[in-house]
Amino acid sequence: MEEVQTRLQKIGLDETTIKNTLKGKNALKSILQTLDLVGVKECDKKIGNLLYEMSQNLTEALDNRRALLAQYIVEGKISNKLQLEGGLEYLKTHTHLEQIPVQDFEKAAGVGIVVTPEQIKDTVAQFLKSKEDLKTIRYTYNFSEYTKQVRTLLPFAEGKLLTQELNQQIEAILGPKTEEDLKAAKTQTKKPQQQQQQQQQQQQQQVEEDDDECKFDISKLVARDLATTVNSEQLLNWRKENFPYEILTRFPPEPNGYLHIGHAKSINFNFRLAQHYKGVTYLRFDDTNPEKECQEFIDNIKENLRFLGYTPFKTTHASDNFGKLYEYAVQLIQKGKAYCCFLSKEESSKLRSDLKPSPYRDTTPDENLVIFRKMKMGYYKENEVCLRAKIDPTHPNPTLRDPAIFRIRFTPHPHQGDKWCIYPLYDFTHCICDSIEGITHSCCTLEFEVRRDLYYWFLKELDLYRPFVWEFSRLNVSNTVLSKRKLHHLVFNNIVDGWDDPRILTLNGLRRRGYTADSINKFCDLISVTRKGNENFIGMHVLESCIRKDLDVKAPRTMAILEPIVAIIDNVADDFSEELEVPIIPRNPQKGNRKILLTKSIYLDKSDVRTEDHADFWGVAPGKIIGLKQCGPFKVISVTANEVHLERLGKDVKPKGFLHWLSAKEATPCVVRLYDYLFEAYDPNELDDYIKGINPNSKIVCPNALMHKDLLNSKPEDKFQFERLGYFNLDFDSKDGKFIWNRTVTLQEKDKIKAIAQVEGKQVQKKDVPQQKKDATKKEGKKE
Ligand SMILES: NC(=O)CC[C@H](N)C(=O)O
Repeated sequence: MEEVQTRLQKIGLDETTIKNTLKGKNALKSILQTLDLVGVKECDKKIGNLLYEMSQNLTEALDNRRALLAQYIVEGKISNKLQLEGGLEYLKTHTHLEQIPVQDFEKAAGVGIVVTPEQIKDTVAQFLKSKEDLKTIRYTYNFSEYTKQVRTLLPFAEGKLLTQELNQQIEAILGPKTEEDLKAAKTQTKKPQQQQQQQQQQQQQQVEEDDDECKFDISKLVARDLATTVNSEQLLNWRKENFPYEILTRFPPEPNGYLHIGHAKSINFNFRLAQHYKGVTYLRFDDTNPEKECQEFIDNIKENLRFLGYTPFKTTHASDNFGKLYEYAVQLIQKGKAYCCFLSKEESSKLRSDLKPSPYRDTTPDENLVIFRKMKMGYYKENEVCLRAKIDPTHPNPTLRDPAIFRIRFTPHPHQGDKWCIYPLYDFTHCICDSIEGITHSCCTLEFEVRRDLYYWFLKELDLYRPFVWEFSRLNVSNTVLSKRKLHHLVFNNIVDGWDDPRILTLNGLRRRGYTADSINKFCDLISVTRKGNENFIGMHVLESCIRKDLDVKAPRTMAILEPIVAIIDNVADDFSEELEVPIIPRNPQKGNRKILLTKSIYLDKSDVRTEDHADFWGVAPGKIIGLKQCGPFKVISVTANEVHLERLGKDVKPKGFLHWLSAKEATPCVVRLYDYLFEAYDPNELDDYIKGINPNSKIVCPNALMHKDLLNSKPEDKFQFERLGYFNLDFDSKDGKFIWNRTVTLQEKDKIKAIAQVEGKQVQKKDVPQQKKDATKKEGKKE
C-alpha cells in the first residue's frame, strides 16, 4: 500500500485525493492502469492530476481510448481540464469509430489551439466592459467568479495568463487600492467566523456542483459548444453567414398528442436559454409520421405556446424539408452509406438482435438508387422495402445497427397532402432539420441520449453543420402520470373527461383547472434543468404552491356555498339589510373594495353545521358562538337538519373561527367541481399496474352550490378565491346562464401533502425510487 501511495505522490496528487483514491478500489485501479500504460513514474503535478482526472472519467465504453488520451496528456497536448473534457466528450459521442480521426479529435480537445496574448487582452477588456458595477464595488468584486466567467469565454487559454491579464486590467480601471478599498477588504474578511464558514461551505458546494458536468449552467453549456461540436471552419462560417443569432434553439414536438407539464419544462428551457443570449427559438413540428399526426394537434400546440407566453422566431415543419431529406438520402446511397432492404420487419429485427448483417447490405449504389426512386414513385407496397443507413450491424448501441431511414406509407400527410408515399424516420430527420435551421443547442430529454451518436453520424457523413446536443432529465410529478401512452389510456377509457380534464397535467388540463401561465413558468424555473439521474421527480405540492402564490395576489375574493343550509338571524327585522364594504384583494389595496349584503336570511355551508356539538368543532352547533366572515359574532340559537337560527352579537365577543356565508338576496346557483389528486399513489409509475393507484374520489361535483351574484358577469377562465374554500376557475363549459367552477387548489396544503413533505424533508427529489436500468434497447425514445 505504501508503495502505491508513493507512486501517487510522485505524480503530484494531494494528500486528500490520495487518501480517497486508496479507499476506492476502482479509482485506484484506473489510475494505476493509466500510469502503467504510459510508463510514467514521476511527473509534473499538472500532468499527474490530469491523468488522474481522465482515469476517473473513463467509462467502460471508453476504456480502449485510455492510451490515446494519456498520451496526449503526457505530451502536453491536452493540458487543462477543459481540453480534457472536450476530448472525452468527443470520444463519448464517437464510440462507434474504430479509428479516431486525429484532426476532429484534436479540434474537439482544443489541441494546438494557441490563444494569443492579444486574444486574451481583448476578451478580458470586453468582459470587463460588461461589468458595469465594477467601479462602484471596486476591489470587493468576486475574483473567483470573474475568473470563472472569463474562462468560459476562452476555454483553452492558459489559466495564469488569463488571471494576470484580468488583474492588470482591473487595476488599470480602478487605479491602485485606496485606504477605503483596504478598509472594505478588511471588513469583508472580518465576518463572524460562523458566517464565514457557512459561506465557505456554500461556495465549496457551488464549486462541486459547477464541476459536475450534469449541472445546468447556461454559460458552461454555451462554452462547451466550442469544445464538442466538431465543425469545420467552413461549416461554422456557413452558419454564421446564414444565421445572425449566436444562440438558436428549438422546441420540436411531434403533433400527435397534447402537450403536458413536461413539455412546458422543455419550452421554458429552450426559450429561456435563447433569450439569455439574445437568441431565438423555433417551434418545429416534428411531423414525420402521418398516421399519427393531425391538424388538431398542430393548432393545439400553437395555442398552448401562446398561452404560456412564448413567441417562436419561426414556426417550421420537418416535413417542409422532405425534398431535401430525399436528396440527402440519395447522397448517402451514392456514398455507399445506405441501402434498400427487403427484409420483413420480423426478419430484420431478428437479424438486428442477433447482430447479423442484412443480405441486402451489399447491393450496389446504382441498384439502390433505382430501387429508392421506385419506392418514391409508389412502385412497392408498404413494408415491402425500406431504406437503411449502412453503419454497423454489430454495434453495441442498437440505434446504430443499420437503422431504417425512409419507409413507405400510403397515408396523406397533414401538412404535405399526398405528395409523398415515402417518409423519413425521426433520427434521420431530426438532426438534418436542426442543422438546416442553424440550431446551436439541440436539447432533448435523456431517453434520447442513445440516439446522439446516430445524430452525429448522419451529419458527419453528409458533411452538414453539427449542432451541440444536450440531454436533460425528464420531468415526473408525484400522484400523476405523464407518459403519452398512460394519458392516452386514461382518456380513451373515460377514466378522465378528455385531454383537458383538470386532473391531468396536460397544459389544457392545467389551464382548465385554473393554472396561470405565470404559475407554470414559475414552476419550470423552480425545478431547474439537470442531467442528473434518469428523472426529475417533483412533488405535486410544488406545483400547487406556485399557483397559490400567484393567485394570492391576483384573484379577487368572494364567497360561495357548496351545499347550502338556510340560517335566519332572529334578532333583526324582516327587511333588515346592511351593506358591508370589504377589500377585493386584501394584499393589494389598489384593487379597491367590493360590497356584500347582510340580510335576515342567509346561507351557510352544511359541512359547517352540526346538530350536536363536539369539543374539537368550531362551526355551528346549538348554543355556540360563531363568527361570520367580514361581519362579526353570532350566537347559535337552534339547529335542525334544514335550518339554523342565529342571533347577532356585539363586536366585543371573540368567536373562535369565522365561517363563509351568502345573503339569500345575493346568492345565485352554480355548480362547483372539487378536484383531488388523480392518483392516491405517490408514484403510480412504480406500481405493477398504475391504474390501481387511482383515487376514486378525485372529482366531487356540488350541483347545488351558490355563488355571489357579482360573479354573474364572469367569463370562462376568470379566477376567484372563494373564502375558506380555495381558488376557483370558471370552466369553459359555463354557458347559457350556467356557471361551473373548478377548484384549482385549496387555500392551504393538504394534510396529506404535508405528511409527504415531512417525510422527504425539504427536498422533493425522489431518492428512494430505484433508478430504471439504462437498457438501450428498451429505452429508445422512438422506434422504427
Ligand atoms: N430531440 C427531441 O427533442 C425529440 C423531439 C421529439 N419530436 C419529441 O417530441 O419527443
